[in-house]
Amino acid sequence: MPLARAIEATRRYGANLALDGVTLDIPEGGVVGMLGPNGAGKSTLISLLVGLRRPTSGRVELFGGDPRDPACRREIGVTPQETGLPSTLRVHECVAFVAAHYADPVPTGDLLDRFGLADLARRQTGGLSGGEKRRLAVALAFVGRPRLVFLDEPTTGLDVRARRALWDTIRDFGRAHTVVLTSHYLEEIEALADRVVVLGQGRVLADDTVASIRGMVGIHRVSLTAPDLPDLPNVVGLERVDGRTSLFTADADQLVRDLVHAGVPFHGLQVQPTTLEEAFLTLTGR
Ligand SMILES: Nc1ncnc2c1ncn2[C@@H]1O[C@H](COP(=O)(O)OP(=O)(O)OP(=O)(O)O)[C@@H](O)[C@H]1O
Repeated sequence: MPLARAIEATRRYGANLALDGVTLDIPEGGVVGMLGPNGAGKSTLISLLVGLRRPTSGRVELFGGDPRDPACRREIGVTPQETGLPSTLRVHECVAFVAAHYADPVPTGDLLDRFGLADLARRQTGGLSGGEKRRLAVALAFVGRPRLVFLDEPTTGLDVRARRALWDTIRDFGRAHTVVLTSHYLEEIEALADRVVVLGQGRVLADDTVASIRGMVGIHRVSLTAPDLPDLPNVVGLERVDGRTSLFTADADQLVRDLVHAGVPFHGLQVQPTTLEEAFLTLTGR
């Protein structure tokens, strides 16, 4: 049985369709990265899986039950995108407060050590830097030894060093837990995840290994102005906007050679890497 699943899950906010028929299984073990641009539906999907919201249609399950049933949520840990920490509590008090809700929590000292927070144990959370607060917020998701952890953009706002340090810790915990994390950054997903689910406009655009997603996003946009184009090999997508044509290809060099070879009288040639979203929209033909 998967730890969590969504079956044709749709979520609307008024007229806005935030999730559009998402089907997804989260089996036990490993780190699943959910990648997608702003507004793709990542946080909405997490909010359904952790029982904060209901799907408008379709189903979600957590440990085989309804995520809105508190008994099903006992074994999850969650760090939302934004967290408010009580500003006058000290770091160790914050951890102890969360730990008090669990029968067998990770000892506070151990947790603070593993998240590099030991030196800050006696500091009030109101005096922590943004990065330190984020680290504490992520640490709190692991206090209760959850089987399944959801981290919504765990390293947003961290500098490069702090981000890498938190990656190490998450990777370390990922060996003993199942972790679902969202990110805008392919680099972050590559560093942490075994499997990548790409969301765009509320739909699952790809669900594959990191390596194969990496291959898919090596797509370039070759844009030009030309009267007519012959059939060209290696073109996976084509778009015409305001008299300019964009060709999507995995081998931009060869495409340019083919254009010259075919004698196409083009001008204003530009070659750009596509954004993740463009690459996936092209590959999925949407
Ligand atoms: N409470 C809400 N009321 C109305 N619309 C919402 C609400 N929450 C999310 N949305 C809309 O649903 C869509 C998906 O939002 P969601 O926050 O799930 O995306 P996301 O992938 O997590 O984005 P980000 O990376 O910016 O956090 C967006 O169009 C957003 O504006």
